[in-house]
Amino acid sequence: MAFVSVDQLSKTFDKTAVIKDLSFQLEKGKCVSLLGQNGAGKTTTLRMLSGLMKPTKGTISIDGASPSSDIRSFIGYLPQHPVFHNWMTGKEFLVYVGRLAHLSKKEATTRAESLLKQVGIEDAKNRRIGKYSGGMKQRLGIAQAMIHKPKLIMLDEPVSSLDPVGRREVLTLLEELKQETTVLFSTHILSDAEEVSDELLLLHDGHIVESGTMDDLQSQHDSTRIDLSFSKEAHAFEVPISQIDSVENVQREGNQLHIYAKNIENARTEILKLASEQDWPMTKFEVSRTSLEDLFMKVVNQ
Ligand SMILES: Nc1ncnc2c1ncn2[C@@H]1O[C@H](COP(=O)(O)OP(=O)(O)OP(=O)(O)O)[C@@H](O)[C@H]1O
Repeated sequence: MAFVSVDQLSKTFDKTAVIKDLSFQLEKGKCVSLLGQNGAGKTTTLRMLSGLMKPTKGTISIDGASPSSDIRSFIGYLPQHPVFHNWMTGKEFLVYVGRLAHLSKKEATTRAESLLKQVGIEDAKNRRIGKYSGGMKQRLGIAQAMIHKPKLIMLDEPVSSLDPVGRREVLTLLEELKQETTVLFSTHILSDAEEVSDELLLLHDGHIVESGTMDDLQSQHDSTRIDLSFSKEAHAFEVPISQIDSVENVQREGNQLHIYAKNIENARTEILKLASEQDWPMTKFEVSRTSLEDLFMKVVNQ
């Protein structure tokens, strides 16, 4: 059985279905991103997985247990907007959280010290949290979620609110965390997902529309296209190009043509031949690959 298994999960608020028959599985030790635009249902999904919200329908199993039983002892959760006691120091806060997680005072102190070091805020451990920057608070939040050495850590948009420096620091920290535990984090930024995660779940309109490793998704959706620009309107060149055998589809955009072909090499040769024979006023000839970004945009714009 998969480490995390979600089956036909649904959540309805005031008769509006926000999560619709969501199913996916996670393997132990992976770092997986839940990617979706604002309002896709990422927070709702993570809250149900962490046991903070009851599903309307469907089942969740994490290491064989359901969120209604006591999974708190082996999951860690960082909400999108964590709330801290600003008057406490970072170290006091972590010891306090450790005690809430049933660690002895000695264990909580040792663990707090080691996490402060690991997340890179050791120098600020005796400073009040109110004086921490956004990036430091986020790192403290991650330390808090890791206090009891969870088997699964879930992080809701851990880098969204950070500036580029803070974002880089937290992404690097996520890279390190995935050596110790299974990580599921949500984001609406594809490049963050691409950079850190082994696998991606693309959530749109309450269900998973694409999933897999970056390589799988890249190769499934990878296609090549030829972009041509002309010094005048491109419609005169559209017809001869569309008649080339290997060309599947031609899209015109003003002075440009985007050409999708079954065999890009043949299409390239034939187009260049026509261009030279008919002396086309071509200003650009470019072979480009479609990326995961294109896939993401295609899915979210549907
Ligand atoms: N408690 C609630 N009551 C009613 N509607 C809710 C509630 N919680 C979430 N929603 C709605 O569910 C939808 C999904 O919200 P959710 O916060 O899960 O999305 P998200 O993907 O995390 O978005 P964001 O990136 O903006 O945080 C939204 O339309 C939101 O308004």
